[in-house]
Amino acid sequence: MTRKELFKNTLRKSVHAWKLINELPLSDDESLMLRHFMDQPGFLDLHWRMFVPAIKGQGTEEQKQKWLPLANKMQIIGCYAQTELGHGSNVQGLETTATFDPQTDQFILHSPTQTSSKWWPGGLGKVSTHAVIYARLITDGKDHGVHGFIVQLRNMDDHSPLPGITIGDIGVKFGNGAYNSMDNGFLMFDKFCIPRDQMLMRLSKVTREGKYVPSDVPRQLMYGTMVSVRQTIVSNASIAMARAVCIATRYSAVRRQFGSQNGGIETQVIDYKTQQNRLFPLLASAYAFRFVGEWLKWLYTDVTQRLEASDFATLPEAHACTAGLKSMTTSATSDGIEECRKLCGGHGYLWCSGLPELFAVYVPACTYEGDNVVLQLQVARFLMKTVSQLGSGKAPAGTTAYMGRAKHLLQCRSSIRKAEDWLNPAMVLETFEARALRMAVSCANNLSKFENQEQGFSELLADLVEAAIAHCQLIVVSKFIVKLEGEIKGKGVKNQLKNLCYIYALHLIHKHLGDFLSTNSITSEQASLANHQLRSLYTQVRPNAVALVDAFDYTDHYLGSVLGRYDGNVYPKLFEEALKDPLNDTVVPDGYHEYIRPLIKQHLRSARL
Ligand SMILES: CCCCCCCCCC/C=C\CCC/C=C/C(=O)SCCNC(=O)CCNC(=O)[C@H](O)C(C)(C)COP(=O)(O)OP(=O)(O)OC[C@H]1O[C@@H](n2cnc3c(N)ncnc32)[C@H](O)[C@@H]1OP(=O)(O)O
Ligand SMILES: Cc1cc2nc3c(=O)[nH]c(=O)nc-3n(C[C@H](O)[C@H](O)[C@H](O)COP(=O)(O)OP(=O)(O)OC[C@H]3O[C@@H](n4cnc5c(N)ncnc54)[C@H](O)[C@@H]3O)c2cc1C
Repeated sequence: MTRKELFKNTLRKSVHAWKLINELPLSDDESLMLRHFMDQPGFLDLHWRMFVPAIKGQGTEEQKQKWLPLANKMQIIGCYAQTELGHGSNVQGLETTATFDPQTDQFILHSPTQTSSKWWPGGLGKVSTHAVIYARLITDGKDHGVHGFIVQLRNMDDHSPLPGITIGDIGVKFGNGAYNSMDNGFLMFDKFCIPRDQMLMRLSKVTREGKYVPSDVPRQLMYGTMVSVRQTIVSNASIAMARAVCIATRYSAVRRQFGSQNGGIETQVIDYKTQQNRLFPLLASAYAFRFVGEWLKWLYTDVTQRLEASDFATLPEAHACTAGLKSMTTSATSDGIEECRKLCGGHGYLWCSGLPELFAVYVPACTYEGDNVVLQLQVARFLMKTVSQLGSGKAPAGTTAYMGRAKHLLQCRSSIRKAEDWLNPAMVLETFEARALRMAVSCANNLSKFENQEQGFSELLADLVEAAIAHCQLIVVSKFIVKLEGEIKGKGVKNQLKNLCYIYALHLIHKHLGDFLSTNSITSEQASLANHQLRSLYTQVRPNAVALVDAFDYTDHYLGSVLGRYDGNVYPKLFEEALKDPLNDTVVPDGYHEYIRPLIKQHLRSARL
């Protein structure tokens, strides 16, 4: 499809999905499933996952009563317009202004510079009638920082932009189809007025007289919509990883290469230890991210209930966990999808493998809802704060509870003696805790050598990110272990999940061996025992690998991959796909007479000379 056709077709699908949701009707969970089967980014994502939650989280009761019924019936369509051309990560650096005019009781929205243009919001370019806009609030000449406003963008009769608004699509993005179904947009305000009651005023307010009443709750609640979406992105990482792994595993069982004895059948590539060493940790990650996603959903629900009761104590941890896990799982999934493409050899590069499109549509997850490095630095700040409070009498809780055992974890030596010890959950956990704590403490010690803490933080950014990643990996490993301790139906299933859990943990040790050795969390002998155990686990997973991806229950239609077909009938179907290509409509291609023939003729002429 051309960009226009793709965009229009996505509108068609979105509206059809919305119709089904209402007619059947579908529950919230079923509607989310439908979104996955629709399988294309579109305006519904932003309307439901950001616009509506932003009003719910930041609007007053009156604002919710006014706007939510309209949004819930989709009589208005909204998006989330925060990022600008000049600033995305640095939210406090946004430039759009919302200046209160006491004469008219309105805010004047203005884009003072080119860099202040809103740039990127999905659904903004062509579809949305409304947006939650983030702008600097100015009253009586004073800048109160960034706040949210509900703004009508387009005329409800003919969809034209309202006077004072310039709006459009930012252009083609990475990949052929991928995210191009979405109208990520730009927007500029030229002294555009909105009534005062369209500032989202649950947290802070502006009175009729123009007095600014700051929030008596943490201002970070304004970032609540991002926390909510980051949480859902973690479960989505599992879904995308599982999809790529399903394709690569099934194809690796079909594909044969080398190893023929006396003209016999060749070896299935899934039997090569190198293939297993690349593939099975990704299979394990798909399960691991699913379990940590379930736990994160619980954490998010818990913090939401606490916030409703004005208990803000766990907000920093919820922010650190959602930011860190969003970052870690999306980076691993993007890399994992690309690895799956390579695991499928040359055919993985074909569009009909399903992997190029999956990569193109997935990879921006490393950037949207917060650049992954910027988010890990938030985790690092949280860790540095926690380390600095050790010994102050305030016991670390939740995911940093292990830091409360700092004395032990800083000096303990791993008691792994034989390969099977690596199947002991307590020993594995302690290894990850020791590594994470020692990396965090090492950063804190290095930071303390700087007179200026912020300067020190800047200098140590790379180490801080590594420490944050170590902490996040510990969370994933520990939640996998907790899952295994709970009820899992079927002994066989539990054994398989145990194998995957240890593969997940041991491959991380292998991958980040430098961290584990340099922090003395393990010795080089224990590292080689881990590798030995890993190989044995691969052997145990091998006979069940296809069943473990079948368990994701993805239909062929959803996978969209010739290589990942359930029936394994890959080669005839590759031919079928190839023959469908428009280039094969004719035997002699268009352009032959114009370019190829004259070239060949010229060659023949010169050969004769
Ligand atoms: C085919 C299938 C496709 C897959 C389909 C899957 C669908 C998946 C769902 C997708 C849904 C929608 C699609 C995505 C659309 C994308 C939308 C966007 O990208 S919206 C824009 C997102 N923008 C960002 O994320 C910006 C990143 N930056 C920030 O969040 C902040 O600016 C930050 C955290 C970097 C720094 O904040 P700030 O500038 O305020 O710094 P401060 O120093 O002032 O921080 C103060 C203090 O606050 C703490 N803090 C920061 N954020 C939060 C928070 N969210 N909650 C709680 N606390 C927070 C910070 O740590 C500081 O704490 P302190 O104790 O003072 O150190
Ligand atoms: C597909 C897609 C959809 C999007 N949808 C929306 C939307 O609906 N609404 C919306 O408002 N926005 C949206 N965005 C914007 C998105 O949220 C931002 O692009 C994102 O937050 C990253 O910000 P940035 O572009 O400013 O990156 P930058 O911050 O400019 O990042 C560039 C580089 O600088 C590094 N960097 C930046 N700051 C630091 C630092 N302090 N320390 C170390 N390194 C640093 C980063 O790691 C990165 O390598 C979307 C983006 C994409 C790609």
